[in-house]
Amino acid sequence: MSEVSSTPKPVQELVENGDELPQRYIWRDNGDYGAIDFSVPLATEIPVIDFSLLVSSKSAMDPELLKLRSALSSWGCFQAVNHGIEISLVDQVRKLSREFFHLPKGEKQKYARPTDDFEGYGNDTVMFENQPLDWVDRDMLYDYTAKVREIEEQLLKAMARSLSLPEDSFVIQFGEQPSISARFNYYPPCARPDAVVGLKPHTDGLGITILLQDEQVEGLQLLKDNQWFRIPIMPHALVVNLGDQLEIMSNGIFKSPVHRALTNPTRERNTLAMFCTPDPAQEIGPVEELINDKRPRAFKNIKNYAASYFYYYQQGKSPIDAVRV
Ligand SMILES: O=C(O)CCC(=O)C(=O)O
Ligand SMILES: [Fe+2]
Repeated sequence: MSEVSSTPKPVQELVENGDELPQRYIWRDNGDYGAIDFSVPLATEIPVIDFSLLVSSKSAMDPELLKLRSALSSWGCFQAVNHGIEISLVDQVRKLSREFFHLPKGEKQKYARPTDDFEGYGNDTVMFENQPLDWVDRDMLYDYTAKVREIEEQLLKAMARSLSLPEDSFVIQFGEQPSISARFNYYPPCARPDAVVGLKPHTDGLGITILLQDEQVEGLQLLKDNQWFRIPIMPHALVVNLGDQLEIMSNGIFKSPVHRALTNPTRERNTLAMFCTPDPAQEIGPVEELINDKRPRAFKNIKNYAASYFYYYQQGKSPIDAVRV
């Protein structure tokens, strides 16, 4: 694929104009992850973790830490309840997101995402001429982050405790300037949900993603042991999933799961993903204590993983394979 610098119309605009579905949105399965399928099993076994218990659990043998370790080593994902973000704030954030996407086009364009930037209103980030596109529009805001930052830090510490590591083993790898970005995903109703994916199968390239799902419309699916599962809606829970950089830091003990979002024929879907990302200037790599004869080093050390991540991701390749030893 050759590199480009054009930005396609927001998906929302295609829908509003009644445009015919451009070919680039038609999902072509290359055999890696299977076809679009709405009838995969519901992940009823996905762990639900009480975040307040996690914070007070100190020993790796405490039940909530055992649960966390098991969740992250198998699913790479869990649902967090009692996470400390008030329901009223959650509801407010959802309302704001919905309202933004229903502003007149001209208003939204004031926040348009420049071609070579990740911030602003627009669709999938395009780097390659023939890159398949996702049925999703994005907007970034900087709100609601203080709470998420607290959750992130507590979680990183709990993850270290669950592996009997010094508590700041992961925190220090986030460096001096870790970042959190908020991405509002808006999936318009799609007349061809069988042919189009909302978000193609991917792992997240960062540290931790904290996702607020739509409280009514399902769409998120996660791959575990080569089987897709639907992630159930728990209205006020947060879906926490790990990104590649934590799989690297944990020397492969924790998983960065492949996931995708499907569209809905009649209903829009709004989600808010908060991406917690290590400082790009900070070198990351497997924690020393996790490298041993039984578990040799699985990944090289790397700086600014996110940059190479997008390069591979937009070509549908697996970015983490590029840093395996
Ligand atoms: O919208 C969703 O359910 C998933 C979002 C996601 O995976 C992402 O933004 O990386
Ligand atoms: Fe994701």
